[in-house]
Amino acid sequence: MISVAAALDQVLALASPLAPETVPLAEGLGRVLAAPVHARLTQPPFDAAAMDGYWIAAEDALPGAVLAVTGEAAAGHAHQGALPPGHALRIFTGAPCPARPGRVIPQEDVIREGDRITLASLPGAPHIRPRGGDFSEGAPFFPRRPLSHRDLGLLAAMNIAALDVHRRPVVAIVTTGDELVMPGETPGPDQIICSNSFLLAGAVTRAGGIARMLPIARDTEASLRAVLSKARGADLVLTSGGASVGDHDLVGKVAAEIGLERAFWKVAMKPGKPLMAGRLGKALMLGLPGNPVAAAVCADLFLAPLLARFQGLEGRPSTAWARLGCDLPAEGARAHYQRARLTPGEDLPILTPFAQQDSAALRVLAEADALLIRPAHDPARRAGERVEYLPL
Ligand SMILES: Nc1nc2c(c(=O)[nH]1)N[C@H]1C(S)=C(S)[C@@H](COP(=O)(O)OP(=O)(O)OC[C@H]3O[C@@H](n4cnc5c(N)ncnc54)[C@H](O)[C@@H]3O)O[C@H]1N2
Ligand code: MOO
Repeated sequence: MISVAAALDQVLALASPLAPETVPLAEGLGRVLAAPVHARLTQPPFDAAAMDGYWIAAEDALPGAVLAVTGEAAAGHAHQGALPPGHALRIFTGAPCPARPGRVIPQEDVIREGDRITLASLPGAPHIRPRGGDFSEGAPFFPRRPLSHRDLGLLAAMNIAALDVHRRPVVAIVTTGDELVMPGETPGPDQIICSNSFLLAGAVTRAGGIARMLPIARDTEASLRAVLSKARGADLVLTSGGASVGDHDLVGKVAAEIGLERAFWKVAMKPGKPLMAGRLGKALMLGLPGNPVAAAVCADLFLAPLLARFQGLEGRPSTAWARLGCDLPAEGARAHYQRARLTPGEDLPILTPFAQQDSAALRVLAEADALLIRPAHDPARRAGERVEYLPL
């Protein structure tokens, strides 16, 4: 058995960022830029009015000044022509201001009578957004994270209509077991519903991958081989179940026969011990345990970082700190990832693990906000101690 840290290093070392592809800006959400982009223009491209009101020249900005209103500038319609001293330009938010020192007086701050305005008081802020105040042409943008809707807004403003992003990894999901039927089917008396395919497909999509859910493989070498052959073309073959030491746990054997170069099998963690990883032809393979919580924990600890790496990101999960909500006994030789709930605390949030930590219990998993990380051989802990966790 290797440590979780060593296993993650080995998983990440297997993968390289996938080649870039070009997508329209509208399809950029959640994608990762493959190279820096540069603003194609300056924003704002001119000094722009930030209020509806009157633009006045700097020398006319005196309390009580009376100015003649001449002309108009609106968003998309610059004022053409001269504006003599002692004149104010009617202006609306977003309009270009005249190219000389001045300010915009909000219309609420003047008294207007006919074509004249009287400045009520000495103006405060100039209410002008200066040219380039947001960004200048050529400004680089290269966030090392999946693009958010806010990023898409910025990229649009930069006049970037298409993006070079890393290709999304295609993940073939293979679940195994004679006991499994799909949701909606009627299980036999000795059968259960396949939950892992759905849990894992969700984890793949959330991490920016494309999930390809293959049919359930039965517990025979022929069935497993047949389903694995359908995974061709995937960047990652993600199996669940059949990873342990039972007579019907065939994944390691069949994968080896079809060419798996295994990097490791078995990690000192709970749940998730029988995890395996390696190279399978042009693809990678991650063999998760069948217990649903073990599969879920391995997805958070290894699958998500691997998919991030495929998309050019560093990928290591970021942990946080909390105060323990209860006393806990010492741990054994495996790091223990306990399903837990966060509540507000004083300096740090309070993290309380659920009493039930069965690696098949999906209800507690669904209710958890966090995985409390108990390192291997962690001594007994008291309520109030600082503990590390992985937010879910
Ligand atoms: N003698 C030993 N037995 C076991 C060991 C061990 O070290 N020695 N390890 C245990 C641990 S830890 C785990 S985790 C499991 C993992 O076993 P497998 O990966 O071989 O998984 P299966 O045996 O196929 O299934 C385990 C469990 O999970 C259920 N399952 C499987 N697939 C799904 C699915 N798609 N959806 C829902 N539930 C699923 C399956 O019915 C079993 O109940 O091995 C322990 N045994
Ligand atoms: O690692 Mo097996 O991880 O339940 O429960």
